[in-house]
Amino acid sequence: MAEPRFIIEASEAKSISQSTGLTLTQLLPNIVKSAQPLARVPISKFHVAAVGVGISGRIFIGVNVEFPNLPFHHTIHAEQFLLTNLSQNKETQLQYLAVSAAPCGHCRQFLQEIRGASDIPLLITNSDSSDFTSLSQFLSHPFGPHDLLPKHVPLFLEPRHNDLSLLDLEASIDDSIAGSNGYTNQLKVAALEAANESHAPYSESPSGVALLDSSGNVYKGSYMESAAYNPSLGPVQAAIVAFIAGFGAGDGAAEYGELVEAVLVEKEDAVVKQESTARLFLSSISPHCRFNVFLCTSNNKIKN
Ligand SMILES: O=c1ccn([C@H]2C[C@H](O)[C@@H](CO)O2)c(=O)[nH]1
Ligand SMILES: [Zn+2]
Repeated sequence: MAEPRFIIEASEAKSISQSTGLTLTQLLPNIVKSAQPLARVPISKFHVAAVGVGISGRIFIGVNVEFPNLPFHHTIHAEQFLLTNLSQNKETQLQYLAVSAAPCGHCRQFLQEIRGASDIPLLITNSDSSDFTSLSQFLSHPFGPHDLLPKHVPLFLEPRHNDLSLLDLEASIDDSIAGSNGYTNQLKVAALEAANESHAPYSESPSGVALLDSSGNVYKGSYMESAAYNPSLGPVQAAIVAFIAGFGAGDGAAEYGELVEAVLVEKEDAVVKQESTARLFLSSISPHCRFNVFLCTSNNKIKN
């Protein structure tokens, strides 16, 4: 596997900062610039990079990903990629955000899922100013989670477990079966984990996807909702973020055709269902990828 290029460890960030004499925040414009070529933009050719410094001191990278032959709403914005990357690596808060161009309205809204979003310092690297402003200056009267949810409900990046279990329990614990069935069981367990980490407080329809590549690597993605509904990110897109981030860039860059099997786990009685759109999306980007759906149920029927 190629060297991962979508996370810079805290120790590495520190040593770059020491060797260049620049503070972490002063480094961000350079990191944004070096990340822009990682964008997958066959339609727009417009490379967006979003770089975030987490509370752990790690630096995370997101880029935009476009999918020819599919409607635009399948697109992954750089900021969505970044937030997914933070969440997949258990980063619990975003300290600073730098983006190559001003975030679009959809991303300003999506970012509201983080607690305290309005105060996140934001730097636009293609602007004349090298000063951070706060996200609230880009979205001054935000609609967000506080309009719909009680305060105690975990927001995005905050630890959550949706307390889901698969309906066919036997298959889920038997991973001793050889061959592709063994992989399916492994994927099923991974997709259930992803569904348990899904941020879907608005529909209470969490879901997760696990993808398998031809080398046997598994990539997980959790569905992530927005209070404004439409900017939500589907579980297959989230798993594609893990796939792209896991592979890095250059010669070893992830090719969707290498995906051989996918498992979606979603609730039996979900009001928001992913199956048909996930099937359509996968059949477009990787026509030979097998797709399986398994249903789960919430152990806590009152609230998950
Ligand atoms: O905030 C933004 C605005 C646009 N884009 C992407 C979406 C699409 O791929 C391209 C052109 O809009 O730029 C982002 O990633 N973030
Ligand atoms: Zn956007």
